[in-house]
Amino acid sequence: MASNGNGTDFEFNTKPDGLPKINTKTAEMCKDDTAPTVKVSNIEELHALQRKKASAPTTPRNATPKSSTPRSNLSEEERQKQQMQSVSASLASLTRESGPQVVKGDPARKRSPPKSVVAPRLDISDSALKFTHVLYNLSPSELYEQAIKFEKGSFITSTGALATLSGAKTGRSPKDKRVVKEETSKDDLWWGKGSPNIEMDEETFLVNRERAVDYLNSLEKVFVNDQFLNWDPENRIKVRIISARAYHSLFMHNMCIRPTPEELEDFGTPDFTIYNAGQFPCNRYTHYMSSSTSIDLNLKRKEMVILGTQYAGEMKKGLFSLMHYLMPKRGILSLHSGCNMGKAGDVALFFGLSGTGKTTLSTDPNRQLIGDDEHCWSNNGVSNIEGGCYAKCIDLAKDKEPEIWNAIKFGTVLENVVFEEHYRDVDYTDKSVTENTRAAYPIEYIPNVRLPCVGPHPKNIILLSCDAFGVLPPVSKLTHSQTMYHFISGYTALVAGTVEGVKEPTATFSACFGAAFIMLHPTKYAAMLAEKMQQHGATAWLVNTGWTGGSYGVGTRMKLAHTRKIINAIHDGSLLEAEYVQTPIFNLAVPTEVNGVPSETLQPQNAWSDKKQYNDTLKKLGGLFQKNFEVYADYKVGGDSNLTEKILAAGPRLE
Ligand SMILES: Nc1ncnc2c1ncn2[C@@H]1O[C@H](COP(=O)(O)OP(=O)(O)O)[C@@H](O)[C@H]1O
Ligand SMILES: C=C(OP(=O)(O)O)C(=O)O
Ligand SMILES: [Ca+2]
Ligand SMILES: [Mn+2]
Repeated sequence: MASNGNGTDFEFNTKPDGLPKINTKTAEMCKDDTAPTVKVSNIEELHALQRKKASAPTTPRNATPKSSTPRSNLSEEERQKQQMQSVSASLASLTRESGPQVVKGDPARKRSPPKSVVAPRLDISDSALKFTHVLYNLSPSELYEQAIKFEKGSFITSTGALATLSGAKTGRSPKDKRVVKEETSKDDLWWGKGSPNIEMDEETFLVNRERAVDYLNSLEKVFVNDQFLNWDPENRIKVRIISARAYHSLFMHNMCIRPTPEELEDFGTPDFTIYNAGQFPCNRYTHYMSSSTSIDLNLKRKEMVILGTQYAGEMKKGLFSLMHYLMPKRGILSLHSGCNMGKAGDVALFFGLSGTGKTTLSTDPNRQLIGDDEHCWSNNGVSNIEGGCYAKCIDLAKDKEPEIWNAIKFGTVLENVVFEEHYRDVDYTDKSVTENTRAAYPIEYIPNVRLPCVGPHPKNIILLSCDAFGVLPPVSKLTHSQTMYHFISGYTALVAGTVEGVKEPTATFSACFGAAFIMLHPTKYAAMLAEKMQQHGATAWLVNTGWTGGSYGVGTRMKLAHTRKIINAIHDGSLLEAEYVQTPIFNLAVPTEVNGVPSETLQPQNAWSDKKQYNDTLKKLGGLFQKNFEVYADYKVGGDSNLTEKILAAGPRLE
């Protein structure tokens, strides 16, 4: 006899000619009611219960400044409809003059045909008969699932980051960037020699736009991110990014400012839209195209089209170009710099080209991080343009860069890294895919972040240069005109690295430490910087994060620990009090002592064993600076012609 503990017994009815038959005394079956049961009638309902009503992914609530516009009192249904109409309008073909039929949500979750949310179409084409599903502002978890299910090369690493591949392109393609020459902006923009703005006409832009839109509309689903740029509430820009890959959507989720659910409700029409059709090439028979990659910026239409490259940095830096146009028009200086703030409220900017240390050095356990790469300097102070950081990961070590190391966790996009197959431990030394391995994480993954990411006027301006010639001093204090000279020059020298046997460093001069992103003539930004520095009494420094004791191949890279000591001495004001000596050729003021840094390394010639070699290399670099600056000799910086003269005189002298 058995009891089910509920008093409902059953017994065996034994028949002489067969197996015993089980008889239950009541109609009730055995049931396990020790745990409560789910209130669903089928498995679909059970799965539906698992997911609570969606809310938008947000930056921590207290981080975003309150929006001044009142919330609309639309019904949820009406609001969703408007949202999808807006996306449909963004994706509209300009030749068929209508947007695609769009529907919100993952196609995998829909069983019956969705109802169209846009008005019936006038034209009949195959694309008009299908729906494009819009995955709107998905959360990192949802994007992980999309990536892992549908994108080859997506993996979860042992620390929870999403490892992904950017495809054939693992870096930016500056030669494939085009800017539309149109009447609203053409007179403001910098064209011609040295300029990053390679022109394109309006018609050709539309050809590429149509190509991108048709590609995106041909897909079953697209990702749409509606987000913000710039933490300064008065100069915030609304951006929409339409992309085909979950990787791209998560990257921008991390890199742009994440709206709160309330801000998203009131988002309305974006100020700028990116069409990222990176998996699809441009047509090389199209006028102005010189490869199958094209990144096209149209300031009049407020649009950017990406074809033929999946490198995500292209979107982030594309928006930075936009800000380099929009902000100066409002009297705000856009800066390719990192930025942090000390306990005393002292703000430092870190200018530098790629790989010189903006991200590494602005991430400092003793200071609040404002941002690692893109900022604005207005009359109110500084503000970060972005909501995330994009750190280089090659040779990343936990002991040297613990904050960045720890930021590589769930939610972080890890591009082009190599990991062990089973445990998924990342090998940061592995360059098999590229040397430009990257991690993109929301800025609040850095523990001592300053939210909102704004600060007062900068006290120190640090110009970073990775001098692979090894002749620039580890640190020097700049005069006002030297600052302008070095800012306009934008020097760095990296090693070729990837090419076997290449030992010779190549000098790169990139105006304003970001020539690839500026839209106006470099002297416009330089004049603004000069004015702001003078007005707020900032001090500028040139810091060499590159080689010491010889050029690449002979010398060694400056120890990160030493560079950090130098930076600390700048921040705490002690370096301002130091004794200085002047260097030959460049006439730089070099401190004789810095706490924690071996004094013999401060004077670069002392660190070189071959003095003649040092002098020759120094002269060689001086000559390269002079040659680069020739093009600026005819330009005026600001209204003060004295300043232009002084800047020209502040460069190296070869006597
Ligand atoms: N002395 C140094 N100062 C700064 N960075 C250094 C130094 N030595 C090595 N590095 C490495 O150089 C790289 C600097 O890159 P990063 O900070 O990402 O540059 P950026 O943000 O300017 O593109 C990092 O990988 C960092 O670990
Ligand atoms: C994303 C980039 O920025 P940085 O290397 O300065 O971090 C880039 O230049 O492609
Ligand atoms: Ca950069
Ligand atoms: Mn960086």
